[in-house]
Order: sequence, then C-alpha cells, then structure tokens
Amino acid sequence: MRDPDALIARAGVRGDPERDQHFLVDDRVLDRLPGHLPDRADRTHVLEIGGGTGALTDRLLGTADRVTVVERDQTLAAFLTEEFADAIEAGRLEVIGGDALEIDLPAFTASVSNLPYGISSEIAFRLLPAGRPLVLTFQREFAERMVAEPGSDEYGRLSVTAGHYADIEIVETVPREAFSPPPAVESAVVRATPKEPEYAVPDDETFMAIVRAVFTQRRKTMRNAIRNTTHISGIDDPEAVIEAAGEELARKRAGNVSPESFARLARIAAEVGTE
Ligand SMILES: C[S@@+](CC[C@H](N)C(=O)[O-])C[C@H]1O[C@@H](n2cnc3c(N)ncnc32)[C@H](O)[C@@H]1O
Repeated sequence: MRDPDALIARAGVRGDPERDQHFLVDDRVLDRLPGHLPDRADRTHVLEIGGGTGALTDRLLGTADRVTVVERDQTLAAFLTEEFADAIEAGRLEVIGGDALEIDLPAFTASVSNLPYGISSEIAFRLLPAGRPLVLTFQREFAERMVAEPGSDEYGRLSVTAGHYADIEIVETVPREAFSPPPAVESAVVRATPKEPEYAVPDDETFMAIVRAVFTQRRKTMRNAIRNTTHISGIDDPEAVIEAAGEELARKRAGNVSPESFARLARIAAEVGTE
C-alpha cells in the first residue's frame, strides 16, 4: 500500500483547511476503513468523494473491482490521474475532477469516503437515498447526532432523516492527529447499512418536510410547532392534524418524538391536513 506521507510529498501539496483538505496519514485507520463496509457489501463499484492525494483510493483499489473518485481540486485530480495511471488504464479507476454536489454521481454499489466536512451533510443526503452501504468519516459531533436516540440532547432532524434510510453506527473515532493538517475537532467513522424503515410514510418528501419543520421549534410543544411551521411542513389545516394526532403527541416536544410517531404524523397530515 502507498505511504500517505509519500503521496502528499509526491503531490507537492499541503492540505488547505479552507478547502476542506485534511488528509488521512494514519495507516492503521486507512487500512481499516474499507473493512468497515458490511460483510456482504457489493464491492464491484466503490465511490469515493474527495480523493485528496489518494491514500484511501489506494486502499479501495485493494478491495473493490472498480473505484470512482470525485475530487474538486483540479491540482489533486490531476495528481490522482497521474499517480494511478495504471489502474485507470486497466479500467479499474475513474477520476472525476468536479464538485460532488454538482455533478451527477455515477451508480455505485458502496461508498467509502473521508468527506469534506464543510459539505458532509449535503453529501450524506445525496448518498443515503441510493440505498447502498456507506462508510463515511464526519466530525464526531455530527456523527453523534446521526445516531442519537429520542430523548437525548443530540436527537434531532439529522437522527430521524438519516435513520429513515439506513441503520447508522459509529464504528470508530479518529483523533485529530490522524490527519494532516489536523482538523479542529475529532472525527468519527459511520457505517450506514441501508434498510426499509419499519413504518409507512405517504412519501419521503412529506415526512422529511414535517420533521424539518417541527425541529425548527424544538423547544415548543408539538401542538405549537405544528401550528407555527406550516410554511415548511406544507400542512394546510394544522388544527385538524393536531386533533387527529391526539393529546399525547401534541404535548410532547420534537426531541421526544420517535421516528414512528413522525411517520404517523405524516400519514395524518397527508389524510386530513393537506388539500
Ligand atoms: C478530508 S479530505 C480527504 C482526502 C483523502 N480522501 C484522505 O482521506 O486523505 C477531503 C477532500 O475532498 C475534497 N473536496 C472538498 N470539497 C469537495 C467537493 N465539493 N467535491 C469533491 N471534493 C471535494 C478536498 O479537496 C479534499 O481533497
């Protein structure tokens, strides 16, 4: 496997935190990342967002049939193309020099990525609906919000929406020193194993809009949160929704409402609350 420090030296770059560039330099963490995919994950086409100098790309080529890496920085994309010319030639690697938020992402069977932190949420919600296993590195605090349970301080919109698509687990925490340059905070590696939710929703958009709406008012009771956020939720008749949902839910705060109860609320809203 390629040495991460040697890759940085060959690329002749220094990670620029302003551009979300923190390169992983700890071999043990790098070696473990592909192995965090679920055992039965299909590794025929692994997508990596933010290739950097290619230390993770190299490990992915060791386990996947084919890898596509997206890198916005054109200097780094050019370096990856040169460094991994053999794999490209063999049809095992494609380097896309572009912004992962703007390009059409290719169909992939799994993704392992050390995400640019500035856009980790947007990227996660581009990847999760694909229903493929993901191993993603985030800021630790963000990862903790993803896995949080109802009733905890960290539980919120992110926990409900991520959990809608996948079982989310933190599989390891990564210290700042594992990166060059070190980021301001610790990181955590998350495994997302796709699943069908254990509840029915009228459609994902209605469910997501209601969750987004009521968490903007997380200190209010659900009764007031539903009333105050119809411009976000799209609910036309909040009083009918509150009445059908019942007093027990109306008195709770969003932070204590389970995903199943949000799903029930979305079903009620689709039935009685929207025109
Ligand atoms: C945290 S670094 C990870 C680099 C490498 N995978 C590693 O583990 O060492 C994130 C990388 O994403 C790239 N990046 C930042 N924003 C991006 C975007 N919108 N689309 C694609 N790549 C981006 C940065 O240039 C940087 O190389």
